[in-house]
Amino acid sequence: MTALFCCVKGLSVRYEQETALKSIDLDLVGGERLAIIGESGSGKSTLARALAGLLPVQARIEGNISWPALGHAPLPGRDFGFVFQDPGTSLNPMLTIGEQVAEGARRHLGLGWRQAYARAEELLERVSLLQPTNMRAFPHQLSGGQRQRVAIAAAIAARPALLIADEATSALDVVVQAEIVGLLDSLVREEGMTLLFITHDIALASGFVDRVAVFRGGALLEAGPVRSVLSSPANSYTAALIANHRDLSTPPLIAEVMS
Ligand SMILES: Nc1ncnc2c1ncn2[C@@H]1O[C@H](COP(=O)(O)OP(=O)(O)OP(=O)(O)O)[C@@H](O)[C@H]1O
Repeated sequence: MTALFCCVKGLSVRYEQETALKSIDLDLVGGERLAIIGESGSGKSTLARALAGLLPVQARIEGNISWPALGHAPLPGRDFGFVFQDPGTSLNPMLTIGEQVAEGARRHLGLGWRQAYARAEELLERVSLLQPTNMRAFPHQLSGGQRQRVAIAAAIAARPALLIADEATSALDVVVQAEIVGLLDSLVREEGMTLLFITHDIALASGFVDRVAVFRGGALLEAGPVRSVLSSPANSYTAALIANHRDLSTPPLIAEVMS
């Protein structure tokens, strides 16, 4: 887990009057799980979109993002998968869940429909969502947590090296949140993926990631291993964030990671 996967240098992003990111320097190491923590408007999604090459055309970008491990800018769906907050909008309501997951495998792995469908079946089983009939279910027939499982299966269908989860659990209740975090954790470990976990919830993230990076007002305040940031935060805002989070004193969601 030491190869440099992505290197962000002096990245600034501006939308008209708004400076969403201010000269960010941040590295991502291959196979690590990095949480981007910050309150609403701190620039988390802008960073994710910048990495994914998905910023709107009006965004003004300075600085550099390089991908030493890939050797090229990542291709959406192929080199990285994206899981958004609301699977209700990221899933196509007209396609069955089998078709949504198969589509990524077909398009990016060059599989025929039969093979892609078999891969979808395997992935939906992997995210614990399969009775055979479920392949033909439509998104509206599933719960929010089940839809997020489909979105995760679709995001990893092409075996991407990087998975970006942008507030992927924020719309879910606490129990389902814990299940989805557990699922993401086991998938990235088993597949050797790098995970960028974007959240406003430091307690949720610190239960399973390797490192955290704390953002505020478009600036990166600090980044470091989760244990050292939690035990001795370098920035007073991070300290306040930790102090204000009662959940941090409760057992972590994934106990063995913290033991
Ligand atoms: N397309 C856009 N056009 C104009 N301003 C934008 C756009 N996208 C984001 N912004 C602004 O950039 C700043 C950072 O937004 P961003 O969505 O990156 O923050 P965030 O930390 O992800 O917030 P949230 O958790 O609420 O999604 C905010 O002030 C936001 O209003």
